[in-house]
Amino acid sequence: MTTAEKFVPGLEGVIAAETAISFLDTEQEKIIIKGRNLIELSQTKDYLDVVHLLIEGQLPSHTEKAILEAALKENYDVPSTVIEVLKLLPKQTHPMDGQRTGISVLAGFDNQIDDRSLEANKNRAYQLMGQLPNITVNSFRILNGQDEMVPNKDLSYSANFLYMITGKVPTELEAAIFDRSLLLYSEHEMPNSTFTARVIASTQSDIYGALTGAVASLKGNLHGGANEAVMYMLKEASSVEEFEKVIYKRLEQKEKIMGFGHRVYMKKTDPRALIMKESLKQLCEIDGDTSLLEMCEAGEKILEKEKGLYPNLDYYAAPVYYKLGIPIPLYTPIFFSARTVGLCAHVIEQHDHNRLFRPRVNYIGESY
Ligand SMILES: CC(=O)SCCNC(=O)CCNC(=O)[C@H](O)C(C)(C)COP(=O)(O)OP(=O)(O)OC[C@H]1O[C@@H](n2cnc3c(N)ncnc32)[C@H](O)[C@@H]1OP(=O)(O)O
Ligand SMILES: O=C([O-])CC(=O)C(=O)O
Repeated sequence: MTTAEKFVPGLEGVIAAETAISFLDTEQEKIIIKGRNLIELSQTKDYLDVVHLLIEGQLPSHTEKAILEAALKENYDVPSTVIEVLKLLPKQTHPMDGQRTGISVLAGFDNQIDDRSLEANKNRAYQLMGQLPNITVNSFRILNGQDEMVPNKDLSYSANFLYMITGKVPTELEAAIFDRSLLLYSEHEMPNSTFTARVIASTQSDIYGALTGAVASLKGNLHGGANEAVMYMLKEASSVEEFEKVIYKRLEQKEKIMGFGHRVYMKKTDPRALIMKESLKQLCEIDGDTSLLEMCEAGEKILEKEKGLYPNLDYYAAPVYYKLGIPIPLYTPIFFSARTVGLCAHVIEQHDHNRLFRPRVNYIGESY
């Protein structure tokens, strides 16, 4: 086989790593995380259970979960330099770029940065998970000229994150719905951002660098940025009829409809989207306003009919976040914050079983 025959644009279907972390079993419609189905976990477990599963390899006992939560809370604070640096950024900076900058600054505070042992990496993973909600929310607030928000350690991890975002203590249902979104976003095999993180880690670079690169990857509209793009699209309409027009116009202009399609699920619904849709229904029942749900369902029908495409998680995460009162520029940073655990698991695995990523090219330049 020649090099030219082997080239697959976008590396579609190419096996890039061996991993014991996760696998999208599309035949059985399962998202496998350390041998368990994420969709089933979303019905009975919460985000911290999955965090423990991803980093420690098993679901936590009651005591282990309490220890984990305490460890994350101990790490809620960030060095004041992070806040000072965020204050220096131009106000037009996207919160994703603020988040990327904040993570990057953290590297300088790690006294053992060259220690890539399992123990050191796990500690960093818990440190980063503790700090990410703070960096995420305060990037946004500082860039909007608002005061810094202080974490509330009396609340659960997810409830505190939502509290920091909205400034009000969430109800039990709001906190549970937000927690479920974090769980669904926590890990997803080998998306572009995870590949990016593993490529960086494979040079024996550190976890901060790997995550910084992953934020940049996740920001793009074809990946995590889609959840914000979905909400801006929904906001262009105020009725089902108007939303249908918005979608048809985009299709006529050969534009992609954000929140639809997926490299791995291709012509099937992302199973996570179905769970988020249930959450949207719950929120609609509470406020009695089903307009966003109806618009989303109308969009689903058009995309199925016209393109044979189905929604991904971002399509339903967007209206759920909107109903939870979350500012739109925070949607993608929240996705990244939730994904930090999955990324850390991959960086740890890469460091533990490393071989440098260094592929070849199919040269199509001038003859020589
Ligand atoms: C949680 C997540 O990160 S999930 C991904 C979130 N991203 C989005 O929702 C962005 C919108 N979706 C897309 O751009 C794509 O479906 C991706 C990037 C997710 C997957 O892309 P790929 O596997 O590379 O498929 P590709 O972009 O080549 O699309 C294949 C065909 O389907 C069409 N298509 C794919 N997605 C869409 C879409 N959302 N809207 C309209 N057409 C689409 C393409 O135009 C292309 O058509 P063609 O063969 O006639 O040219
Ligand atoms: O798997 C992908 O390519 C993108 C995605 O859905 C995710 O990262 O959650």
